[in-house]
Amino acid sequence: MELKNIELRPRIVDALRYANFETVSDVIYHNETELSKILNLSSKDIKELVKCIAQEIIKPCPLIYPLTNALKMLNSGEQCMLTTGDDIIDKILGGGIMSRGITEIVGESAAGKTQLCLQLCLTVQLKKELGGLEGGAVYISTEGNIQMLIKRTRQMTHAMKQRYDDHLKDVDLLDNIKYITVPDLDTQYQVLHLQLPILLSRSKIRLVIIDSIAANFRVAYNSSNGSTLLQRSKELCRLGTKLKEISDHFQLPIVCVNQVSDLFSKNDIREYIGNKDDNFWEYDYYQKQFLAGKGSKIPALGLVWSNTINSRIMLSRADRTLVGNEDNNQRTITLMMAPYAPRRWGEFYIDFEGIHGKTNEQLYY
Ligand SMILES: Nc1ncnc2c1ncn2[C@@H]1O[C@H](COP(=O)(O)OP(=O)(O)OP(=O)(O)O)[C@@H](O)[C@H]1O
Repeated sequence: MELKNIELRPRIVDALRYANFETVSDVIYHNETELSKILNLSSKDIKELVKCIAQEIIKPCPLIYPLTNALKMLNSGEQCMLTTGDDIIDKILGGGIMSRGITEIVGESAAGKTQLCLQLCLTVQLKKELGGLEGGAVYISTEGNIQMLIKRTRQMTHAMKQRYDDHLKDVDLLDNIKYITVPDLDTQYQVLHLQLPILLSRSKIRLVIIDSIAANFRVAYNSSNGSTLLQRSKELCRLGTKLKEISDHFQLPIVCVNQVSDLFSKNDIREYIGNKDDNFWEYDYYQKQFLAGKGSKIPALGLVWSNTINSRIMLSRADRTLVGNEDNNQRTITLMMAPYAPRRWGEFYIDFEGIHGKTNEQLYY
């Protein structure tokens, strides 16, 4: 970056010109004492020069949005977490889900991902003192099963109304959830870039759900239609950046549902995780699960997408093919990674009212 693009006092500009300093790099490779000598300026002027350059360089960039958010939120005393509506699950997740950034909910079919998302669409409408964010939700679905989603949300609404009777008396919980279907990647792009920002700026939406993030990608980018992994990675990065921009601009959490792929060998772990030394905890987790014969699944979309999200919650179901497990409604929820809490897990079940924690949180070793 050229120094002439930074607004500085005339005497500092003159000193820089005199010393033939043209770019930011000319300045930042020297310490303050050296700069004071070379530029023949007072230490106050040097401090001002350094501060102006730092402000230009450290402009919020999409990839560090969560960081800038954390600072902003800390300073403004904003609500940091959105409750799931269940105390035990909240405890496992370190308070609920982050009220900014991208949270991924990943798991096998029928693990309860949609149930958890629908529950969040209801809890987001609660007052802040009850763990909500006092707004509605947008549910972007790739599957076009809107009627089923509405039916299930209506079921859960009864329990919510009973539990928070006084607070939700005048709130039409169903009316505050907007459902959008995105059957293909083009429609998804249109919705995220055009329709959603307009909707968010016109209504009091405090939560965006995308169920699922992988579905359209898996169809549009597969080896049979000639698309490359590189194209897919670029598109995933673009999507992640867009979602972070939306989250930061409208100050809301984005929850993405993701599917899992099967792990057939230890090599698949290496392919997914990359270098073991760089991602030791991830590698260790999947290897232990794989060796124990229980977790032969990894999140879809690979490492590029994993690096885009801010936290990951994994849901899984007890294996029903095992004797004794046939009617088992037993499921586990694991906070796989988050910037605010260690990895931990607990059991949960689903009933008419929604999802409920069964056991207190346990740390994963
Ligand atoms: N009213 C209910 N009472 C009890 N359990 C229910 C109820 N509604 C749904 N479930 C449970 O939730 C499961 C479906 O969960 P959900 O739709 O969230 O799965 P999912 O992880 O989103 O799966 P997929 O990826 O296939 O969409 C059902 O198999 C059922 O066990």
